[in-house]
Amino acid sequence: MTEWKFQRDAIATFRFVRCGFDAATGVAHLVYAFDDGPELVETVTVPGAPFTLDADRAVAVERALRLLHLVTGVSYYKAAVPPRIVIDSYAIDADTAALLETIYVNGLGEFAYRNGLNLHGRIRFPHDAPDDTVAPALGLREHALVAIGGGKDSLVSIESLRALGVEQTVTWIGGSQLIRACAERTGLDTLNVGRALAPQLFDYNREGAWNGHIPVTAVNSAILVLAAVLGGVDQVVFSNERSASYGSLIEGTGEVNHQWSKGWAFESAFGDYVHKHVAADLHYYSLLRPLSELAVARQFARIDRYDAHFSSCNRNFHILGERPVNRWCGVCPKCHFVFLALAPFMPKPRLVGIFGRNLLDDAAQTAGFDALLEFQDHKPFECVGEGRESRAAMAALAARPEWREDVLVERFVAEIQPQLDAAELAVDALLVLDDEQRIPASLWERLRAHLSA
Ligand SMILES: CC(=O)N[C@H]1[C@@H](OP(=O)(O)OP(=O)(O)OC[C@H]2O[C@@H](n3ccc(=O)[nH]c3=O)[C@H](O)[C@@H]2O)O[C@H](CO)[C@@H](O)[C@@H]1O[C@H](C)C(=O)N[C@@H](C)C(=O)N[C@@H](CCC(=O)O)C(=O)O
Ligand SMILES: Nc1ncnc2c1ncn2[C@@H]1O[C@H](COP(=O)(O)OP(=O)(O)OP(=O)(O)O)[C@@H](O)[C@H]1O
Repeated sequence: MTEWKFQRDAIATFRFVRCGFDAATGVAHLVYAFDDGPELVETVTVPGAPFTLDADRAVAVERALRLLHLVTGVSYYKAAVPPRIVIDSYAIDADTAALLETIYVNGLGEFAYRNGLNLHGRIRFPHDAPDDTVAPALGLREHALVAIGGGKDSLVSIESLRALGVEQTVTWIGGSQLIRACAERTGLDTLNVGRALAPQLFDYNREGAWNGHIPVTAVNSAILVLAAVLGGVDQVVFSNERSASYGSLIEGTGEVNHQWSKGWAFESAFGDYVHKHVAADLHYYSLLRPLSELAVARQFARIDRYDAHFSSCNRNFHILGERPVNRWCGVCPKCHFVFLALAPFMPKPRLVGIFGRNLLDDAAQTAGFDALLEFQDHKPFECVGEGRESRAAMAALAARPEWREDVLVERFVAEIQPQLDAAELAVDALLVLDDEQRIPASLWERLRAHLSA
């Protein structure tokens, strides 16, 4: 028999082969394949085994597992983007297919744009199961699994929940030592979920697979939903801010959102699905949805406990490869944005101490900051705030004696600010809390008061 070779453009079918969860070990196996090629097996390991599950909980675990299998397939599907999708071992209903089509088409939006692909109308999940019955409540205990990513956002959520007296477990996926250090620094209970991608994906990348960004927050969300059902807790909390719902505006293409699965469209569709199909008393929400990036930065500046531990620079989080020496590379869009967003709210020596240098006094960073300001460029494909937030932060610094002589602030004042409408540069207007959110009602009024203090 001839050996199967990965030939991207010859592949006809992406297969969801099967998934399984071993309650004795806590390991989930998520199995995929292209055509009749080798099985691609991703594993997710939830600590706390052995798990004892009553009948209702076992059904919910199976539903959460299938959801995870279907969402996580996006990493492998993208390698060849074949015309046909097949689910070998179970059937899904129309609701599930619609959720997945939304996640794949939008979550792969940046991937498609960068590779010159059109995924609209191409991604069809076969659905022949009757409409699923409504999932029952499981009697989950009041407790939050809070996702921690090592950056400022999740730390703001964790400290807000602590201030409100909500019981929480700080939870992360993967082996990042930086995230572990932040999680331990909280002093709260922690949970580290293991995740290993199928190793063939890296071979396929070398052999010409399509490659690019995937909706990683959707994958992390599905992992935490499974962990919550296993742990018997009623909340999965992310820290995705309002600004994440807005993408980059590309001339001739329209909006492309790098962080689509951090946005409101994903959160509302996924959260509703979990309620209806996994457990009626499991709440998936983002605690920071009502806040802009600037409002999150203002909250973070009030806490100094994590200054020597956190980092928002994504270069820390590669599976393979080098990490920045002092946690902040200083040259990527996230470093630029976080520096700029924190600057109006933090004493300058503290901020420069965190980054190890003053990014706004470095002419070599001009193009990077211009992109954030949407000046002669579009917003970068990264997790950064809206252009209007960057412009407002820069205008605030232009009015501060300690910042206004820095080379990039001076340039803003001389070259960019005169072209802008002064009425649109007010920071305060961007700090107002929004009502579009799905935070449990029992928490929202107290949270609003806490964030407005
Ligand atoms: C750390 C990082 O930014 N990685 C992105 C980078 O990947 P790279 O090849 O440089 O390194 P690895 O992350 O080690 O990935 C190796 C390959 O594996 C693929 N892959 C990885 C994780 C996964 O869940 N599925 C996968 O298929 C990956 O595509 C590589 O081929 O560039 C890639 C291509 O653009 C990005 O896909 C990598 O992004 C990671 C998936 C990642 O975790 N990124 C987060 C830091 C991130 O971007 N978060 C977003 C959240 C928004 C969202 O949900 O979309 C953000 O902060 O804006
Ligand atoms: N490895 C991970 N495990 C669990 N959750 C994660 C992981 N990485 C990111 N997240 C979560 O995904 C969401 C988006 O991540 P993001 O990087 O924007 O947040 P952050 O790290 O908290 O803050 P920052 O924006 O400063 O980087 C957050 O809720 C974060 O907690």
